[in-house]
Amino acid sequence: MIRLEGITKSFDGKDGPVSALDGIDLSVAKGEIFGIIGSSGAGKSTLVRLINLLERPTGGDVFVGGERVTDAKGERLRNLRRSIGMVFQHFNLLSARTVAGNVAYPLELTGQYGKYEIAERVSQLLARVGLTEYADKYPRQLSGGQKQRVGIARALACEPQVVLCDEATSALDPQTTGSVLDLLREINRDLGVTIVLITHEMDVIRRTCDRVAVLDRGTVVEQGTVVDVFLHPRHPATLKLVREAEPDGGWLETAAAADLGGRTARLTFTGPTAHKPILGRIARENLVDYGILAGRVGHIRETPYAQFIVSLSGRDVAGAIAGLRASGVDVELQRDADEFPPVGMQLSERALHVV
Ligand SMILES: Nc1ncnc2c1ncn2[C@@H]1O[C@H](COP(=O)(O)OP(=O)(O)OP(=O)(O)O)[C@@H](O)[C@H]1O
Repeated sequence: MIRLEGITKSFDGKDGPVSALDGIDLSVAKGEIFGIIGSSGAGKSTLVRLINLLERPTGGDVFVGGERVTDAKGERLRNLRRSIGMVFQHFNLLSARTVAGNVAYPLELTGQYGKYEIAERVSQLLARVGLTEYADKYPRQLSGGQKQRVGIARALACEPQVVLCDEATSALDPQTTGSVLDLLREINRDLGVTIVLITHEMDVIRRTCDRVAVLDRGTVVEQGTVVDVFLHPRHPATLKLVREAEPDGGWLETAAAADLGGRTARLTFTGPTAHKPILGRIARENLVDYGILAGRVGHIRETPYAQFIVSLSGRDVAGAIAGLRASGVDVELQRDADEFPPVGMQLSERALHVV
């Protein structure tokens, strides 16, 4: 649906050009929810604005729906922008227009619809975002979550194939964030709209997206399914974002890591294996014990997961590892006991030392 090839973008700064993006290659498939995550200044907004050509790349090409649009102008550019809705962090609603007037605005701009057609479409859109009763209110009379629902209805007005969300939930409290993310998922499921969502919060990605790209200083440092990137973060920028998403409900760590003397392994249970009583059976069959050094359990969208870093010791450690793998557990082994990082190092950094 969207393909970025070799994208570079630099801006004129007062001390010469400032590079915002450097060699980006990305593809977003039709109908998926694709997340782009990175810390402040990583280049997320610039990247998302290149997709609807609010910014033009310095180098490389942008493809939408299989068509190269890098140099699109005039009517072609207007059509492209109509096929791509956008949702903004600070809603960008017109304060002098009612809720209905805001949603009608992009339809009016096309000059292609009559008054009654617009009224009909607006009422369908407001029903979809749950704001039918608010049609005649003004933005100042709405909560943040309601304003963002208006923003989403407006983004859908021209029946786009793609919706770009630029930090759409960053100005909202956690509960409202949840309901706006649910709405985006519903729209994706019901209308088949492709969604590209940029955020600095891993939790937004975990709850919403199918795939994710991690942006760091203008380059994509990691990309893949959310399950893989979230459970097996490899780049330091990703590790940092994952840890930020789990302030206390995530990794539970113990200090005795180096003293247990066993084989250190990271065990990941996802999907159907997440709740199965596998560990005890394997321990009994192979006469092994587990010292749990760290752990986290939760969901990535609907997929349950559990992940532990354990020290394995006892009679048949190799047999236990084979048994875990045969039961569908992903087992990553620390390469060499001497490589185990000092106690006190973050366990997610330790995770880099496993193979
Ligand atoms: N119009 C511009 N002129 C000059 N530099 C710019 C411009 N827009 C972005 N930049 C620079 O490009 C880099 C990437 O900025 P961008 O806004 O894309 O990052 P971001 O990841 O969206 O950050 P944030 O989350 O803080 O919005 C930054 O160094 C920024 O200062």
